[in-house]
Amino acid sequence: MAPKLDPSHAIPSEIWFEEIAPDYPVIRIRNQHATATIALHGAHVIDYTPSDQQAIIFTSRDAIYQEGKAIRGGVPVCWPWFNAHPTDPSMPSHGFARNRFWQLTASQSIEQGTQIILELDTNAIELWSHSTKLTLTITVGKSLSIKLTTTNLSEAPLTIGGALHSYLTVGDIKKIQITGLEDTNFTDTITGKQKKQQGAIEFSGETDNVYHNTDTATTIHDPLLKREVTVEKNGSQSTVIWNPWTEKSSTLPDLADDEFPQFVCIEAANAHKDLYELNPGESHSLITIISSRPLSEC
Ligand SMILES: O=P(O)(O)OC[C@H]1O[C@@H](O)[C@H](O)[C@@H](O)[C@@H]1O
Repeated sequence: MAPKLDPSHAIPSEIWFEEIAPDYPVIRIRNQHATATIALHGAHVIDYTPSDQQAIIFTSRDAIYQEGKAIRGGVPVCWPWFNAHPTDPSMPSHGFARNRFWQLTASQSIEQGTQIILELDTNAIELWSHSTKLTLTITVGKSLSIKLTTTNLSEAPLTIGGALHSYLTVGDIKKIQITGLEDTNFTDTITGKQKKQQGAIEFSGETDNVYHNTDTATTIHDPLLKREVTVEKNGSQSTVIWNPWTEKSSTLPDLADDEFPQFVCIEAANAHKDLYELNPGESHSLITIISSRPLSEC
């Protein structure tokens, strides 16, 4: 059941609330820099569109807006693990934070744009025995900034992974290049092989790569949309690049078959062995900052 939104968190003509499906509220944001939509379910950014530009974030037209179901597209908050659970296959893919309603706890206008803070009550989650505080701070401005902070409130150390799994709109996956990961070692999840990236990333089939020890920004060069989209990050040791292509798309009921050319996922992640250990009382923040500029300015 969706938690009640506190009307005092609305700001006239800047932050307001709507339902995009029954009992499925979203937060709408509009300011001089951009518009955005954030679902309370999963604290999931489902749209971010800077003024005078096409949408940066891709969300499938077949996405399912239903409690307990992850939204296909947007920026899923994958926590506290990335992809399959390391030991228990019965656990949900990418953790449970994207499958629950979060609470909106604060909102404000700041110099950079509009900021909101959402919180997930992890104590109420039966799959999770640790005591943690989990907050997501979203800033909508010239760039989209998302910060996921975990605090270990228990007496024992806690190991966490996860990802801010952004789906980014592109003109045509076959025409883009991604730079920033040249000469980086990666795990090819499809074959299980360890590889090294030669040159820029280009796409000609299903791609599911986990790049390790990455602390650099990654940039999409998009000749059709005539722009570069840059994903900066912090507190993230892995970068995941994913596109399902044709066959895998046909197994995803919440992604239309013709949609795979329209997006690429660049994920600020902590995957495989790239995890964080938090001692009691310690916090960790995973941050992604997404921005774009027209090719004419590059
Ligand atoms: O279908 P899901 O659970 O949202 O996952 C989508 C993809 O997410 C990516 O992060 C993984 O690298 C892929 O292996 C996975 O298929």
